[in-house]
Amino acid sequence: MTVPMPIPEQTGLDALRAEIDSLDRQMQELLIRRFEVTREVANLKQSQRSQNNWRPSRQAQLLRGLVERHRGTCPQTALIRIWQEIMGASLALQGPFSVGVAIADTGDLWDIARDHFGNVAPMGLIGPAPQVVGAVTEGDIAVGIVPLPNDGEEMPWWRLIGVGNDGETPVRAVARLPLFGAEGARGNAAIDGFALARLTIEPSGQDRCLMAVETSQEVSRGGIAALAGKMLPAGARVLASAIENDGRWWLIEADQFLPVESPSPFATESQIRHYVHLGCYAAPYGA
Ligand SMILES: O=C(O)C(=O)C[C@]1(C(=O)O)C=C[C@@H](O)C=C1
Repeated sequence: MTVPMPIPEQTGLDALRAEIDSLDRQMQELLIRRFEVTREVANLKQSQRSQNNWRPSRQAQLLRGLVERHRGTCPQTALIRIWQEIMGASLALQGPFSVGVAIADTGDLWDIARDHFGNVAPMGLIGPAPQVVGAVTEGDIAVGIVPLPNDGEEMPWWRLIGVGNDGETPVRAVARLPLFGAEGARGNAAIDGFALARLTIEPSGQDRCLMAVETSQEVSRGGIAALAGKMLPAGARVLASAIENDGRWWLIEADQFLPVESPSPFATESQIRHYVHLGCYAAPYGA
């Protein structure tokens, strides 16, 4: 009986597959070890009575590091997805955690939320953005995802955050999504959003700050943009405005980190009647 000679292609394929099997086993062992370490992180946070399991700034730093060290042919989108899934799962395992997503007229926030928090995170559609703010305020959900606002909304979510009762940490914007582009989102329906939570805000190294200021109704968008440019020299944009009583509120995003306890950057400007710090978050990558 003659033994058929293995065809060379098959030999090559078997050898490569054996290498993939070995790499997969090593990667899985590392993943198991990583989850053991994040369990220890969770225990430590619990023993320190930390309210913050989710650390959006740490996650942004870690993702930036990945992208900056990256080489080879694995697409960056895939790399980011894998680590978002890992971090989302380790976060969801640290204690009660849930994400509530706003229903927006302008598009769909579900995919950017799922991309960011991964498949393990319990996630639900809540309702219009003000309802999401209410759910975060009440502690019904840990994080709320709301859309990039439009001008002239009747009850803008950004007028409902940044102020807390009795020294409690107020609901603030703590992340802007997507952090790394939304290649995985369905069609063009995905819109940008903000993640709202009651967290201690930490800088990530490249941050933005969201603030609301009130002026009289006579102040124009150009006027407020010029003032913001002067008082926030790292750069700033007016994202939306809303009329309220006899005044006009402006939503401004600045290209810098401002601690929540820092004085208003507009303190010397008499045109500004009120200032509210609405949160800081990692700047979207490459934006
Ligand atoms: O560094 C932490 O505080 C962790 O809980 C670990 C970890 C991670 O898996 O890397 C998980 C969740 C946090 O949002 C940030 C990072």
